[in-house]
Amino acid sequence: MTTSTDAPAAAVRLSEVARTYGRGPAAVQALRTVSVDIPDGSFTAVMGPSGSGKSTLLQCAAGLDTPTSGSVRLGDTELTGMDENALTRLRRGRVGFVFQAYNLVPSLTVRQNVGLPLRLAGRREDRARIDSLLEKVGIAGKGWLRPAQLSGGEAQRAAVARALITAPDVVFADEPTGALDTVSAAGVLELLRRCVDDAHQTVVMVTHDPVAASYADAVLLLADGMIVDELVAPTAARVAERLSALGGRPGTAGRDGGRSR
Ligand SMILES: Nc1ncnc2c1ncn2[C@@H]1O[C@H](COP(=O)(O)OP(=O)(O)OP(=O)(O)O)[C@@H](O)[C@H]1O
Repeated sequence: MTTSTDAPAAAVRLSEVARTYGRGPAAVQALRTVSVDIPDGSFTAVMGPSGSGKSTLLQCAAGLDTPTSGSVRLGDTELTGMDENALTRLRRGRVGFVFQAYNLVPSLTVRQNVGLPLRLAGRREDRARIDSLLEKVGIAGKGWLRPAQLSGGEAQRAAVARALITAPDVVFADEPTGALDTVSAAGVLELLRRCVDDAHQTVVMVTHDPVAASYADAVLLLADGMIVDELVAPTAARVAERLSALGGRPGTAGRDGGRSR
């Protein structure tokens, strides 16, 4: 992680991004001048107390929300000023999303869900790629089931496969393990880690869980709409300690189950 004045390859660059919701006395400054470079091929966790602006940061970085001021770049592409059609194309082609609630389409099979981003992007269904992704995320035998027939961990693995189908530059994950038990969560976090280590993709993940954050290369700590700290090569214990100093919910702070690095 570097400040945006340096110039290594950045998968995502936020420059003086601010996001205010509402107007007048009721206005909420969700982000106040956030500047950060997220390096290509890195795994970054975003943490901070509830309401500190984590999801807003993720949504602005992913082109799902438009900053009130400042600029967002994905690789060489400046998002600021793009119209909604161009943003939609960019999101469909170059960005993958994983959400806490999986967001799979209940009426479609797992295979159809995984292939959906290709169809939405007007691309040919690539059966071999769907098969290989189902294999990669460990649910090769579940492709013909509907989402309701999957466990939470399997559903999130399917959601990760769907996020990867277009081979996106960046995968954005908002609390991807928030609804999972410890073992399923570890499986999903290993998958995200492998996206970075094996496929050189970039992962940006919002989490409340210090153990989840310990899978990342670096943790950005937000408070009151600003980045107030960054931990490199984080352990769960260090993250929990730093988070509780900020007044955040320590999550699984008692156990240092993170990867020792
Ligand atoms: N669409 C919106 N309209 C008005 N206010 C919003 C909107 N979205 C977020 N906010 C406000 O912006 C602030 C930051 O919200 P955000 O969801 O980014 O925080 P967060 O750190 O992700 O919180 P949590 O951990 O509770 O999910 C909060 O005060 C929130 O109420």
